[in-house]
Amino acid sequence: MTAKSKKKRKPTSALLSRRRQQQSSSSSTPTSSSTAPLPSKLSRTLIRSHHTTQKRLSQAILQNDTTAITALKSQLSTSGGLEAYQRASVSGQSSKRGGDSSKILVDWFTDLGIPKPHNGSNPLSSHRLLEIGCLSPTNIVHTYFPRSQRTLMDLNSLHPDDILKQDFMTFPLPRSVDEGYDIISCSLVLNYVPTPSGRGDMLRHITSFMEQALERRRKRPVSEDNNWTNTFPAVFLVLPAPCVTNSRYLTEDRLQEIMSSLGYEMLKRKLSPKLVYYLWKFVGGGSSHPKFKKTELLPGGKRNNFAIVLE
Ligand SMILES: C[S@@+](CC[C@H](N)C(=O)[O-])C[C@H]1O[C@@H](n2cnc3c(N)ncnc32)[C@H](O)[C@@H]1O
Repeated sequence: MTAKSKKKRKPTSALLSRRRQQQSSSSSTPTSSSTAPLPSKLSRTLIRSHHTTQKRLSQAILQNDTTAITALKSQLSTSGGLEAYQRASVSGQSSKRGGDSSKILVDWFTDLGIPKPHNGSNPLSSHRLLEIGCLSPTNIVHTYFPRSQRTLMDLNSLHPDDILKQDFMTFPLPRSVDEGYDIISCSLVLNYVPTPSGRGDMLRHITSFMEQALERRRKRPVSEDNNWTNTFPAVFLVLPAPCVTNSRYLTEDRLQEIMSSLGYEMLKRKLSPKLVYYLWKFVGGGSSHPKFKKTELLPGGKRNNFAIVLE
């Protein structure tokens, strides 16, 4: 390859090429853990371009524009598709870049008085975790939930032995309350959903699991000593900060209104320069079918269009 053509390479093809090099230099099947983290600028470019193409694709599907659908699908596939996007996201979670987002959830567990698992004693051993959009089976929060007590899922599983390949939107409610979940982690997934109404549908689907979880809590004996048992059921939600700080259609107040209408109370919140983290406790008693349209809340040319619509 000439120096000239090297210069013209797109970041996405650079990622594919890295992976090919790794595959050919290793006799065993590579896993995400054996993939060296990508430079952060390259990861960000890949993630952004994947989101934009996904959004355009969902618009083309809505408009039944077959030419655009073919072109966008081919664009996604040449840039490595979902798997390349996931590997870029894994790079963003490396310990050098602050680790996985569940570190914040674990800090909040400690703030709420939940003891850390230690020497075989585990305060949350009878609680169950559902993680939507999971890239790694070794996230920090997994230490609190034994393997039998957690369900990790993703549209594409990078670790098929530990992470279910499953679209959460078609994942049914467990048949019995005993198999339900006390906490759902939805970190950087809602913003992956390409349409505002799709995001509203995801929040509603999560809420149906939380209603079942409320039943689970009612069945659990109340311990006077452990105030923290009241933390559950809960949803850990993480979004890119600009989704609520710089959107024309979503502010933190609007998100709060949407969540309260579904039956949640905000227990914890943290805003970092890049991300916003929340722990929403589900208390139930929300409106029977709340509706939120895409309404302009903050006009302005330099804002983004992130929105959540409940139809
Ligand atoms: C940016 S990654 C986030 C990964 C990780 N949770 C984090 O906080 O970094 C988004 C992941 O969500 C997954 N995802 C998006 N929609 C999903 C759905 N409906 N069901 C399961 N996984 C989904 C994608 O496949 C992708 O791997």
